[in-house]
Amino acid sequence: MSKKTAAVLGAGSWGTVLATVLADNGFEVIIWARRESTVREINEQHRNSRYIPDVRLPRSVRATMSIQEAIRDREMVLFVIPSQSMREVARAAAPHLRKDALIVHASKGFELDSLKRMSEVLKEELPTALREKITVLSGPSHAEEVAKKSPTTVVVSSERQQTAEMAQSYLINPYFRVYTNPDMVGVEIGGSLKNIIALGAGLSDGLGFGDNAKAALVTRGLAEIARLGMAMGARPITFAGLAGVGDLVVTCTSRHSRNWRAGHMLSQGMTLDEVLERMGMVVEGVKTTRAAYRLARQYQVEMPITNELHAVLFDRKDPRQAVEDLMCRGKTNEMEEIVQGW
Ligand SMILES: NC(=O)C1=CN([C@@H]2O[C@H](COP(=O)(O)OP(=O)(O)OC[C@H]3O[C@@H](n4cnc5c(N)ncnc54)[C@H](OP(=O)(O)O)[C@@H]3O)[C@@H](O)[C@H]2O)C=CC1
Ligand SMILES: O=C(CO)COP(=O)(O)O
Repeated sequence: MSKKTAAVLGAGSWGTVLATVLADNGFEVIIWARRESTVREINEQHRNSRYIPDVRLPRSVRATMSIQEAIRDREMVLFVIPSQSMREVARAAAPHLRKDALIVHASKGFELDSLKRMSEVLKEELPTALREKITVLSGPSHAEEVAKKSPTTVVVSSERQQTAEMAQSYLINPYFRVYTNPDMVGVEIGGSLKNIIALGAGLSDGLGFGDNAKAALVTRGLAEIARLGMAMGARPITFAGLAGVGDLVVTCTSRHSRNWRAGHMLSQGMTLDEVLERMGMVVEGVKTTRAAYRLARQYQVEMPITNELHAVLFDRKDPRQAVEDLMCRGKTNEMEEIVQGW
């Protein structure tokens, strides 16, 4: 029987590791990369040392610089591109996709200009016939740990149950457990907004605040994620799941998190530009903070942590002052959503 085929668009840490998951699941996988050096290294040395050092890739993972070659006739196409480049890549991919391809995106963020979710961007750019084949993959999953086959749980969501279940069956294996969830809006919003709170957690740790502060950030962060998410049409229970609290916990506590690390560097006095240059990988939380700040105004919901982080990142507010301002806000009820009628 011939092997199933997949293309992964994006040769960063997550795209490369998802390619290895699919290879372990019996797929023949091709990664589309825009750097010639990356393509050569993957094809000749079976490595991608810039983004995921110390990981040897299976031989069934190849790379190409031609998006057409990567996508042509592939049953499954994964978009694992930083969110600000998703539209450009989707537009380039669109003419080459098989009419029945399964589309999965694993990116966490909003398009800043339009404030759209990634599946909305894909819907606009891909052929109409593929709209119901668009799926999001999210959840607590640092690439470095998946590469070591450390037990990981994620969630896939799509507008059609059958599509989500197909993605689940292609991606699941004994170290990568994939759940389905019908709430695509919630899954995309949870995975995106947690990066804002992870930046805050890195700042908090870097400033020397303790576990109480971290727990406060995670819990009150989740409250504002859910508040905006519900205003945008998400189902609240999704935020108690892998794409909500699950991803929030992992990014706020893991040394692998680029968002946490960026927040930590900021706390040490580096400028945002210096931090982003030093990181050399996407820190989605920065643009997501801008997007969420605008969305909060658009949907008229309160997001105090996001507001303070916005001021720290873009107005150079002193992070200690930001924490003080958060702690000294007017008194509120913890559960504003249920307090009416008390
Ligand atoms: N890393 C992780 O553990 C996880 C990441 N994610 C999400 O996955 C997405 C991708 O992240 P990740 O792989 O970590 O990012 P990285 O920063 O590791 O890599 C980004 C990759 O995208 C490529 N790229 C950027 N812009 C373009 C473009 N316009 N056209 C083609 N290729 C482009 C880069 O190419 P080049 O090298 O040429 O710049 C690079 O290969 C993000 O949204 C992230 O939040 C989700 C879960 C886990
Ligand atoms: O989304 C992630 C893990 O689930 C990756 O987070 P970072 O981008 O902060 O590394």
